[in-house]
Amino acid sequence: MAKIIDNYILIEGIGQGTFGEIHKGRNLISKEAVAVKTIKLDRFLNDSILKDMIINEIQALKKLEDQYIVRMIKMLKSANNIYLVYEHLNGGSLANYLYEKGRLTEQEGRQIMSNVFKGFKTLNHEKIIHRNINPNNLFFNDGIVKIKNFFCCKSPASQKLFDPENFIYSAPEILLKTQQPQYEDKCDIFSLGLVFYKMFLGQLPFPETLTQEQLIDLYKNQQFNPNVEDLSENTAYILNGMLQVDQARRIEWQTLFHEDQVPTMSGLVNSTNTNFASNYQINSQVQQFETGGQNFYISQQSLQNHITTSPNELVKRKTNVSDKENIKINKENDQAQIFAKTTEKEQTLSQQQSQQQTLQIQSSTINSSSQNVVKQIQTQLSELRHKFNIIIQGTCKIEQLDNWSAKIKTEICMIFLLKKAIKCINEMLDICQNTDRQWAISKNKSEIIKILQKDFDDLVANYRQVKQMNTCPHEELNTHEMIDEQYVDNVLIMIAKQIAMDLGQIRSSMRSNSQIKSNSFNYEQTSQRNGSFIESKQGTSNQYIFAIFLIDLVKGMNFEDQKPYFKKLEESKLPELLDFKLKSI
Ligand SMILES: Nc1ncnc2c1ncn2[C@@H]1O[C@H](COP(=O)(O)OP(=O)(O)OP(=O)(O)O)[C@@H](O)[C@H]1O
Repeated sequence: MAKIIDNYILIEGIGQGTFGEIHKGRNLISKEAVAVKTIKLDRFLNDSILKDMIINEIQALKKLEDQYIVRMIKMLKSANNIYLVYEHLNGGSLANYLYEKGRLTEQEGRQIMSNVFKGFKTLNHEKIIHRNINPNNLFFNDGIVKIKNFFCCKSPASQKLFDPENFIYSAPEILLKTQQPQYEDKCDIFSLGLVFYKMFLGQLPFPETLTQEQLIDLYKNQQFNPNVEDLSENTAYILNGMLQVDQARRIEWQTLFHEDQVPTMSGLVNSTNTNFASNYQINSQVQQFETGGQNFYISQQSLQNHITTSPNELVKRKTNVSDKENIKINKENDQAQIFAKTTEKEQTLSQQQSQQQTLQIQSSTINSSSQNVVKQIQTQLSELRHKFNIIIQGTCKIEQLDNWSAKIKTEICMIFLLKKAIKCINEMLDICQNTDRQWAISKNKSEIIKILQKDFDDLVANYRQVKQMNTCPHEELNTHEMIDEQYVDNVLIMIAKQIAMDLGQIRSSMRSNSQIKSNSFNYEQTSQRNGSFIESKQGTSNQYIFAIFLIDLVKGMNFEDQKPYFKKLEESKLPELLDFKLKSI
C-alpha cells in the first residue's frame, strides 16, 4: 500500500541516495509531482555530519529560488523518519544523458553550459559555493538543467566544509587543501570545466580510474594540460580558462556569465544565446576575408595615396569623409591594433609580423600593385572590425558593473559606445561600397556588404532598444547617427573620470572641470539626479577595469602588457594602472 506522509503520497521508489531512499510522490491536493528523500531519524540524530549537511542544504535552498536550481518544498518528520520533499525532476541526470549519448555536439553542449551558468549566477549572487559539482548533480527537467544536491555547499549561513561525494570532479585546491579565501568560489568553475569537458569531448582529460593520490600528483606536478583542440576557438577558450589549476589564472565567473561574448582572436563568437553581443558573430565569410591574403601594415601615406572615401550609398552619413578625416581614421586604425591581441604568445607573433610587414610596405609602395591595394583595404577593414569588436565588448562590460549606481552613466556610456560601433560599421561599408577602389575586384565584396549591413541594422535596433530604456531625455542622444566624435570621446573620458572619482582615485575638485556642457546637456546634473556617485568600496575591480578600458578606447594607448580587460591583473594593481592612465588624458 502506498505510504502517505502529510499531504504527500509516495508512489514508487526511484533511487537510492547515500543517506536514504528516494520515492516519486504526489501532493494529494495540488497534484504536484515530488521527489521524497527518506532518512532514518536515528541516523539523523546520531550522525552530526549528516545533520549538518541536511541543515546546510535546507539553508541554501531556502535562499536559492531559481528556475535553474532544484526547489526544496518541505522537510517533514515522523516517529521514525525525516522526509525531504523536492520538486520532481523528470528528465534524468546529465550523467545518464552522457552515458547514453556519449559526446554531445558543441551546439547542444553550449546550450547546457549557458543554462548551468544561469543557475550559478544565482548561487554567486547569494555567495553560495556548491563544492560538489558532478554530472549526477545536474538534472534535466522540462528541457532545462537544474543544479541539485547542496549538502556539501558553503554559504554565508554555514562555513563548515564537507568532503564532496566524487573527488574526481573536485577542484585541485579542494584536493590539495590550498584554497585561498579570495578565490574559493572558483572551485565550482573547475568542477564545471571537467563536466563540460566530458560533455564536449566524451571523456575526462584523465582516466576516471585515477586514485585521489594520483589525481593530486597530476595537479601538483603541473602535468595537467587538457587538450581542447577539437573544439571551436570560443569553446576551447572557455574550457581552457575553466580548467586552470592555478585559481588566479582561472577564468572569472563574470566572464562565464557572459560566455557568449567572450572575445577571441577572430572576434566575438556566437553561442546559443540570442542576446546583444551574439549578433556580432564573425561570420565565416568575414573570417575568410579578414585572414585572406597576407596582412600589410598600412602607413598613413600609403593609405592617403590609395584610398579615398565616397559617400555611403546605403547608410546616410552627416558628412562626407575628407582627406583630413581619412588620416584621422588611419590613425585610429593604428591605435585600434592595441586591442586586437590577447595573449603574450600572440603579441610576440604580432611583433614578428609587424617587422616583416614594415619590410613589405617598402615593396608594396614601390610596386603599388592593385593586389596590394586590395590587401591594404582588407587590413583596414580587419582593423576596423577589431575596433568594432572591442567597442561591443565594452558595451558588454557595462553589464558587469554591479555596483555602478548612477544609472545615467550606464546609459550614456552604452549609447555612446553604440554610436562609435555604428561609426565603425559605417566606415567599413564606405570602404566596401566605393566602386572606384580596386577593392571592387574582390569576389567577396557583395557578401561582406550584406553582413555589414546586417550588423548595422542590428546595431541600430540595439541602439533603439537602449534608447527606449533611457532616462536621459537629451536631444543629442536621440539619433543613432554619430554626433561630433570628439564630443563622444570627451563624454566617455569624462565618464572614466567620474568612475575614478567614485573610486576615490581623483579628488572631487576635478568634478567641476569634468563637466561637459553642450547645448544645455549637463551630464553632471543629470547623473546626480539618477544615482549616487558614492559606490561601495567592495567589488570595485570591474569599475577600475571599465574606466581603464574607456581611456584606452579613446586614447588608444599602446601598453600591451597592461590591459586588464584582456589579461587578469591583480586587483591591487588596478588603482595604480588607472592612475597612470588618468595622467595621460
Ligand atoms: N528531485 C528529484 N527528482 C527526480 N529524481 C530524483 C530527485 N532527487 C533524487 N532523484 C533520484 O534519486 C537518485 C539518487 O538521489 P540523489 O542524487 O539525491 O542521491 P545521491 O547522489 O546519493 O545524493 P545524496 O548525497 O543525497 O545521497 C537520483 O539519481 C535520481 O534518480
